[in-house]
Amino acid sequence: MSVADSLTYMTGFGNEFETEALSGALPKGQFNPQRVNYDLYTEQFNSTAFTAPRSSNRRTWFYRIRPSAVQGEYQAIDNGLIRTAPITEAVTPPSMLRWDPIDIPTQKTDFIDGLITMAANGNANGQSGMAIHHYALNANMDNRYFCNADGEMLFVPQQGELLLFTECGKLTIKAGEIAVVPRGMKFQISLFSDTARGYLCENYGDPLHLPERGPVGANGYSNDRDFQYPVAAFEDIEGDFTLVTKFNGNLFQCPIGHSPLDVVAWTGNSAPYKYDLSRFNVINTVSYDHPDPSIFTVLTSQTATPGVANLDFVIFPPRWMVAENTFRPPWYHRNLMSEYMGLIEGVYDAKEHGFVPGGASLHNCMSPHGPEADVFEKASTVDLQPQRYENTLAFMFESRFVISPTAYALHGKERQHNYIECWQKIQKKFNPKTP
Ligand SMILES: O=C(O)Cc1cc(O)ccc1O
Ligand SMILES: [Fe+2]
Repeated sequence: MSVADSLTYMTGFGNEFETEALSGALPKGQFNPQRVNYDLYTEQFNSTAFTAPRSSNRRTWFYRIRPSAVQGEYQAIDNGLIRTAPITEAVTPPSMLRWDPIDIPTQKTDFIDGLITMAANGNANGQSGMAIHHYALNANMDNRYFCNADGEMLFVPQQGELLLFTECGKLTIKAGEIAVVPRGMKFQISLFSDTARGYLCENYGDPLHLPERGPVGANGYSNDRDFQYPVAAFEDIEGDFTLVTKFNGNLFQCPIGHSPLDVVAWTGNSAPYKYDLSRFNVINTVSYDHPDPSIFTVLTSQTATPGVANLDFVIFPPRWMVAENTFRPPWYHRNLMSEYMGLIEGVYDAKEHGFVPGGASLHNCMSPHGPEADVFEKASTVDLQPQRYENTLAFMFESRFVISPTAYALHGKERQHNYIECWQKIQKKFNPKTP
């Protein structure tokens, strides 16, 4: 049995949890008593304004060995390839863009060193939009911890297995699972495999929540009970540690003489969580036509405009395809929303070549896209039978704000400069004489 299997979780999206690593550490019936058992310090942590409506309010009470204020002076450090919106270093083209996966590093690289920002939108300072990073690492975060004041972090692993030790406790993630760490929560990442690679969406806006179900009813899509939260776990260690903090678009670090993962008990609903994407209850047509991909939304961060997302996290999982008299892959389209896609495993139905696991594509606001030429030929002539799509798991970060690639994304070696050739073979077939 691996360490990953031995971890226990609490379940239920956004529940008000109570968890203690030492019996009696959690105050009963109040949040901040004069003295806390075990002489712990009380600290409130929130991801929404105090005054946010109850339905969206997120906050947690920590009972910890030392309050977070016990840390050294910050100094700016190099941002490496990490960027923050607004991206001003490059002009955003309307072009359709695609990338190969980033390399697994050969030099010692931990999670922070292994982050490359590919694109961002909105404005972190104004709490709107997001950034999309790719990560690849081969080393644990030894003696250092990370904290991101700019946004909530959605991890989409593509290979390898990670242990996220957070202030709220431990969770593991591997390909096919996702995890979300609240804005500003401190954590450390270690590897359960030799290397790991994946995607990371940094959400500057409203915290992610489960989308509405509308007429589908009380069940289906992502079900609340499948979201897993860590139980309290702490380390009581002293030493020469570093806390790296991303704040307002820049990286800083400060010395800290103890582990900041010293929360012995906590209660609240602002906490990291994980979700196994195979639990997604896929709902799709059983008659005809290809519905909009919003049916595959796992999590959403809304803007103040009803129904218009700051960020939708959408997946294209294994599923049955039964639509009759239908062109089954995505139709050709031009959308208001901007779409950044990645592939966790297998092949995506609209693009059988060039869109590979670990790679990515970007189709911005109104940029035309859809199936490559060969896929069109096949899908428009195939004898339609019920068919199970196996060995496939693509996803999309979709946003109302135009997604600006970074200079690295535009000029780095991963960019596929020939991407638009996948549509060039599409022939004119129009014949005014035969309907
Ligand atoms: O562009 C894409 O491949 C994503 C997508 C999938 C789909 O089924 C319908 C619309 C859409 O943007
Ligand atoms: Fe699309």
